Amino acid sequence: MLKIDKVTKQFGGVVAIKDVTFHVKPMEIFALVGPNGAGKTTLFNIITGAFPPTSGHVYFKDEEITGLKPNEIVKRGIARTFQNIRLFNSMSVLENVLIGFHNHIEYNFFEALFRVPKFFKEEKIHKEMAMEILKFLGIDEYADINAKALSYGNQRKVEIARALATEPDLLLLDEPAAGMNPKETEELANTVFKLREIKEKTILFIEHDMKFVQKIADRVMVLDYGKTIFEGKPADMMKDEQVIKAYLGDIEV
Ligand SMILES: Nc1ncnc2c1ncn2[C@@H]1O[C@H](COP(=O)(O)OP(=O)(O)OP(=O)(O)O)[C@@H](O)[C@H]1O
Repeated sequence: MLKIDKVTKQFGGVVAIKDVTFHVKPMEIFALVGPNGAGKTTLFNIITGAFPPTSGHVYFKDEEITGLKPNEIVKRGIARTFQNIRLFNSMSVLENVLIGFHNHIEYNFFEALFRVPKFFKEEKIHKEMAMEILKFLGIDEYADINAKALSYGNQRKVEIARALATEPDLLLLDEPAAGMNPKETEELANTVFKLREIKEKTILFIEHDMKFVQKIADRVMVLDYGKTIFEGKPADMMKDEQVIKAYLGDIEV
């Protein structure tokens, strides 16, 4: 589904990612972990087209997507959420999700301007689709309230809902469990499983919560100073000498 081939990213003298290669299989739940500054976010930014790699290639569904613009990448079927929740606080939950459809809107500016029937038809379809997504995530009862009024866990779900609105095959979640209480983390794990089982999504996520990683990830890759130091099953990661030395020794597991 996703192939990262010898990707390197340099910012001036800083090598954020060095020669990283891995692949994510369809419907896999794959975790990216590592200490702060290891290069995880940089990798997400390369995959989603925020900036191109210095060298190397990114393939999605057997096509090269290296260096494509973010909207092109969304169209191909990759969507993301952010480490710091980026919702529009003055908008309702439903409106936040409707924004996700922006890439798929099929009327042109002229039609929108004069609000011809096609515009209304599309809006109606999108509203129905957005409500279906909110229902799937169990937050449809909040559709009309302000996004900022929601609990932290539910705001994260709205972010996921907005990403789902672009109809991605691959969902990138940047620290989805950060700041969540144990109940919210448990719910999030169930949501991720449901996304795979029912919606057939492939999930790549960055996370520091090792319990969460062990619970949901099929495979995990550990980065340290931009280099891969481990790739394999979460249980094996927990026993890996190099990972313990570079990362696990410093965090609560
Ligand atoms: N736009 C940028 N310009 C310059 N340096 C950058 C930029 N983005 C990242 N870096 C550097 O690249 C390295 C990797 O950073 P990155 O944010 O990818 O790490 P991370 O693993 O996501 O860390 P965290 O867990 O704290 O989010 C760091 O040294 C960082 O300072």
